[in-house]
Amino acid sequence: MRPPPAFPGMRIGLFGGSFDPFHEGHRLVAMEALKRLRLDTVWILVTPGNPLKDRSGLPPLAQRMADAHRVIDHPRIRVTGFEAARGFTYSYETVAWLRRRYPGVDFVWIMGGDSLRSFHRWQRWRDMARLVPIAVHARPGSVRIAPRSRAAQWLDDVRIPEDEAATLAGSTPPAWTYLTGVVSGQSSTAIRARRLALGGSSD
Ligand SMILES: Nc1ncnc2c1ncn2[C@@H]1O[C@H](COP(=O)(O)OP(=O)(O)OP(=O)(O)O)[C@@H](O)[C@H]1O
Ligand SMILES: O=C(O)c1ccc[n+]([C@@H]2O[C@H](COP(=O)([O-])O)[C@@H](O)[C@H]2O)c1
Repeated sequence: MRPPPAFPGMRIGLFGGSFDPFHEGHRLVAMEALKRLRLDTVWILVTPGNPLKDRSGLPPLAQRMADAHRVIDHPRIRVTGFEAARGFTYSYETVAWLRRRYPGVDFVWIMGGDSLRSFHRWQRWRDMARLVPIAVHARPGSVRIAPRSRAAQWLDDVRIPEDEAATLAGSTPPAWTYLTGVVSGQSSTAIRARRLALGGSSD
């Protein structure tokens, strides 16, 4: 599996996740990023497995990709699982490889506020932030805490105001912005719990 096509000058959002399953909150984040960061496209990177989470019980990649397609069927959103095919475990590897493979493309990494809170535990997180601008979408439960997290403090000097979010793609990293406004309380954990309670399978 190859990444979707990309050409110099394109502005591409990279939205990585376990997506077990993909939900309306993910859809909101991707659509808002497309609009507010003025991106040409958003790639939904369905991960083979978050290195900080227990992966046992994670449904197959193909199933999670199909779920994502069902929820977000949009001409400018691409669902891809190329990290698994390339054997990437860490997002730093993904971004470093994409930067090498697609010079001239303006990539932006997209994450929810809860991910920013644990970003300082990601492999080579500072190097990753030096490679790609980051857009963080506020998430209920961490709206206030996320911008005070360890990584956010390290990035404090390079925060771009939300009303200038359209300048993020193409900015020299490290650079980030925090998108507030419309938020979603949806979570995959809650969906899995509901399915279990209804007697269905959790995968
Ligand atoms: N409701 C939401 N609002 C903003 N960001 C979100 C939301 N749900 C998930 N995200 C972000 O989407 C990315 C992928 O999240 P993930 O697939 O882990 O979903 P999740 O709902 O957080 O799942 P789980 O409950 O299993 O942890 C992460 O960057 C996460 O922060
Ligand atoms: O690179 C890392 O160390 C790292 C640690 C935790 C999470 N990530 C990535 O963060 C994204 C969100 O993961 P998740 O499980 O919260 O949906 C996904 O692309 C993961 O591969 C990456």
